[in-house]
Amino acid sequence: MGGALYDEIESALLLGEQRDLIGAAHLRVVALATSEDRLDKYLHAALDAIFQRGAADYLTVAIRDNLGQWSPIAEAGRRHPLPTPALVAAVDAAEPVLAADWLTVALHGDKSLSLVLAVRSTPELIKTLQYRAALTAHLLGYGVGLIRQRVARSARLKRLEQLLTIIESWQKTRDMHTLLTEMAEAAAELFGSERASIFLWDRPKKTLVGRPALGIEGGELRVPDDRGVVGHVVQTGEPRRVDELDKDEINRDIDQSLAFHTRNLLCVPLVGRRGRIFGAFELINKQLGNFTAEDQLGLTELAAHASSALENTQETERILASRNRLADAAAAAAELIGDCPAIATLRGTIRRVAESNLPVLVLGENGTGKEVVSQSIHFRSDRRAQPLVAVNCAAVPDTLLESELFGREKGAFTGADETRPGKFEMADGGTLFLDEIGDLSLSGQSKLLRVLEDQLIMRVGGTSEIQVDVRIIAATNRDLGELVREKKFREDLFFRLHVVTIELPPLRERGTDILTLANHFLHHFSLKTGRQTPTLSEAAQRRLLAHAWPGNVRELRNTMERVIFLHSDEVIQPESLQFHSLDSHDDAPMNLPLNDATAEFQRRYIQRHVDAAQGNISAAAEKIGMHRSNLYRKMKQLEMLSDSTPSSAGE
Ligand SMILES: Nc1ncnc2c1ncn2[C@@H]1O[C@H](COP(=O)(O)OP(=O)(O)OP(=O)(O)O)[C@@H](O)[C@H]1O
Repeated sequence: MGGALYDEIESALLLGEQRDLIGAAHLRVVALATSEDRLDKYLHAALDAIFQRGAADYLTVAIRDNLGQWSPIAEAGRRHPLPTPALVAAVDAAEPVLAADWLTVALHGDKSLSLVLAVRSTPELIKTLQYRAALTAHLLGYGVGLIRQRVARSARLKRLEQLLTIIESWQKTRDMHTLLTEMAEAAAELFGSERASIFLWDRPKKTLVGRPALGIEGGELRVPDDRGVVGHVVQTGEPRRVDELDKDEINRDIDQSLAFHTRNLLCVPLVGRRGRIFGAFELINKQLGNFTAEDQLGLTELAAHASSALENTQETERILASRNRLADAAAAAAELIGDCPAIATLRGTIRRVAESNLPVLVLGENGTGKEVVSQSIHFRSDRRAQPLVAVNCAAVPDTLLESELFGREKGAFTGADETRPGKFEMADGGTLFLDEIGDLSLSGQSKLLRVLEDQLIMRVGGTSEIQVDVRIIAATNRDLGELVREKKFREDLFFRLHVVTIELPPLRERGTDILTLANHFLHHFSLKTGRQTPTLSEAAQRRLLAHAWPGNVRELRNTMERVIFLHSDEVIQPESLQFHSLDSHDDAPMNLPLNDATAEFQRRYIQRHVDAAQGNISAAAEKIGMHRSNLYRKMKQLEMLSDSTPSSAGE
């Protein structure tokens, strides 16, 4: 636009229509406006150019401030006091105003500023300058408009850039409090206001909750939803701009509670995805002047992005809350049952280890609860709302293990017809439980070492590394030290994993925990089947304590499950306990003192003979080398016969 007028004037000059010095000065006035961004500098240079070629002895462009005071923004020639009445008169006049030796004429380039050109000369000359003064004011006004537009455009661009950066960071913020604070700070800076607040509408309580609220305990301000500007905005959905002139609308209760004085404010609604108003965004006290229509547009735009970020965060918080509830339930389910000293110490270790991010190695025989320990650690850690992924390294064929763990790219090997993420990527942010770690191949081990060191993985067939954030809990029932000696397990990985080691004792070494666990499982399966939990007779308890539990807690769990599903007695007798582990009969009952162990041995010995004779006591007695009645007495003494068993049982 500036260019077009410039061309117009230039061609007019070339055509000779205005080939005078004033014309050249005017050309310069417009030319300057295309390169200068500061209004005062521009006006100064422009007035200088005109002054040198004109008949005036003083030229100035005066500006009126918010309080109605006039002051020169630029001037040329010998300074004179400003003719204030003539300046005021010029503001609304269409023509130059002539007052003694002054000519005043408004610059109409930008309506938001009151600018007036004042020209002073001798009373005789001044009359002849009217046309030139009007043209000069017109061109200066045009130049001012041009500069203001350009500056506003670049400010808008800058604002847009800032806006994009801010919005991008909002999308990553998961926590509501942080998000609200970030939004308020960003808005206050962007619009040059002293404060900014976001009000969320608690409809059922007819309350607006403002955050952040500086100077208020907990940083939260609660106001009724039908009062003040904010109340009006949420009720009507219309933005409001309030300046010094209409202060009555300002809710002074808020000012009082914040020990703050609101001069002016701008407030726009926060509108949700389905058009529902859920709050308001408010700016308070513009540092320079009042909030403009452009500020209102800008804040409306910002509020739209804020709304979507707030809604996302609210949604995320809801999901997180429900995930946390699930994690609580999972943590309760992963409770390590038992009171023996080893298990009690272990529970403390788990709590401490859960707080750290260290890799953990869990050692123990099969079925001792290694997986329970890994769950217990995960669901007590900060990662509890993120996934816990378990892999049994021994159950995956060696050739597939790496692609299972680290993922694979399409075409990495025959049959890899699609790109697939591995367990590490699935567990990102959470925990990966690597069961039977001793079965990991050597190349898998070196990759695992990389993850532990740099948290970097590479998919099979991939070319770039992927950053992951995964906590490793590894478990094995094998002797890793032995595997290291045999060069089947990397020593460096062993030491990396060995930092925190949790060793689970076998069940046979946990004393009466066997009974605690047995009762726990009885209760658990009774609940499942909807029956009363049975109790264990003393003889059954002894039997459980005497058993060697080669299958550990898993075996105990299975045994109790069978009891509940196969027997409906309220009191469980030893006969109902069938141990399915292969070598249980031959193991010494190590949990018992010698006398009890001897009795237990006798019980097992007799029971096996009775079983072999299919319950025929006479036949069994014969095999054992005892009289039938002596065997009965012995069995009674050993509490092998429940009260309901007839003395002639099996005959
Ligand atoms: N202390 C415990 N409290 C409650 N339940 C337990 C406990 N220890 C083990 N269990 C239960 O016993 C079963 C076996 O436990 P888990 O799978 O954790 O053992 P593991 O050592 O990982 O076995 P494996 O080495 O065979 O993988 C599970 O059903 C588990 O719930």
